[in-house]
Amino acid sequence: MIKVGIVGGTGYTGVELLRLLAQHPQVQLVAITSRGEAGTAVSDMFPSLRRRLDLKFEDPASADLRSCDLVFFATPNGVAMTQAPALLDAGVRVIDLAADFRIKDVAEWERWYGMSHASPDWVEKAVYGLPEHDRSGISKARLVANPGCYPTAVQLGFMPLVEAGVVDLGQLIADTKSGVSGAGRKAEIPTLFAEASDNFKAYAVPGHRHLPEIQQGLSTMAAQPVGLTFVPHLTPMIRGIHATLYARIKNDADFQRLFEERYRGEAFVDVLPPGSHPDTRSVRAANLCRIALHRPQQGKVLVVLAVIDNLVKGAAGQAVQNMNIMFGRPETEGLWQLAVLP
Ligand SMILES: NC(=O)C1=CN([C@@H]2O[C@H](COP(=O)(O)OP(=O)(O)OC[C@H]3O[C@@H](n4cnc5c(N)ncnc54)[C@H](OP(=O)(O)O)[C@@H]3O)[C@@H](O)[C@H]2O)C=CC1
Ligand SMILES: CC(=O)N[C@@H](CCC(=O)OP(=O)(O)O)C(=O)O
Repeated sequence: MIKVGIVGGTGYTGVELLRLLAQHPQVQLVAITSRGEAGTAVSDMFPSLRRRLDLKFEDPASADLRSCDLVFFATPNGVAMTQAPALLDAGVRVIDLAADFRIKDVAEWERWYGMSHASPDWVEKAVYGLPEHDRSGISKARLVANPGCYPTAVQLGFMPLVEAGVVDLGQLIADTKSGVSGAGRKAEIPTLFAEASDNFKAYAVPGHRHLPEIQQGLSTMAAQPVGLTFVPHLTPMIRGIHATLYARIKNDADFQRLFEERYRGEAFVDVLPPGSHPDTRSVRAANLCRIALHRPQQGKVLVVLAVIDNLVKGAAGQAVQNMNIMFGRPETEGLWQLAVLP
């Protein structure tokens, strides 16, 4: 059994980890932390876990995280970089769902995240956890930087094209929409029901902190710098990301076949038949990215549609997928849930 701890068990990604790990046949959950809810039974806060999880939240300062094989950090940016190194030094493996270890250029990370980095050495050693790109690196990693939600959808949607070099790498466009759970569980005015429901808006158009993360990933795949315009939107649904991606064709090819071959054998990427329009509902609660390709009017622009559940393939599900790879388990173990309909 893999002994697992979670720091930050009361947030949306934390409870999503609990939902998935409580169903995982090879996981023993040993510690779940919350500073605000220490002493509360997990199932009192989340009744969906009653009779499946018999633990109380503990304060992170006193929880026995060092006896774990693996600790997930489902905490705000800036927490894991101060708390994970002591665990790593004690031989515990770590998966951080936040952005602390995602960007290799520490000065750039500090610019986008507005804080100085507490642990640059571990940034260098961390492996970026997009399994479909670097399964082998993840299998050997002690510290995995779990990708952001938008970066997961955008990178999976563009990856076959940038790897093959068949599109103009200077002018990629990602037009993305997220449900409000992407903003986390904390109270904030833009995600109040009266603000976010029956409403739709773009945000962070001049620059969103996922831009450098996506550019780093796509540039690595392309082995050259990639130019990207990234525009996120907040849409009135709870879960889900819909990415509409545009790429100008440089070399003609059978693009449908390119995607099907690149993702053949991938359990968690589903390339749909030509002309499909994937909806976020088809991946809700599932660890899955569904992708469809279009070439409107047989013109020079390819349109890729990619959908994920931001809390699953965009966060907790991908983190469990990374855990399976790190511990030599079958990648789909505990992760084969179907989407929830309606
Ligand atoms: N929501 C999403 O769709 C996605 C989120 N992420 C990332 O995952 C991380 C968690 O997100 P989310 O679940 O939405 O966040 P929430 O804000 O909903 O939850 C944060 C959790 O962290 C705990 N926490 C906060 N500060 C500290 C601290 N200093 N030390 C220890 N624990 C702390 C909180 O509990 P308490 O304060 O009681 O200790 C809470 O359990 C974030 O970094 C987010 O950016 C990544 C991909 C997608
Ligand atoms: C809708 C919404 O607000 N989404 C969040 C991004 C999701 C997130 O939590 O960011 P990480 O994946 O980097 O952790 C935002 O735009 O800030």
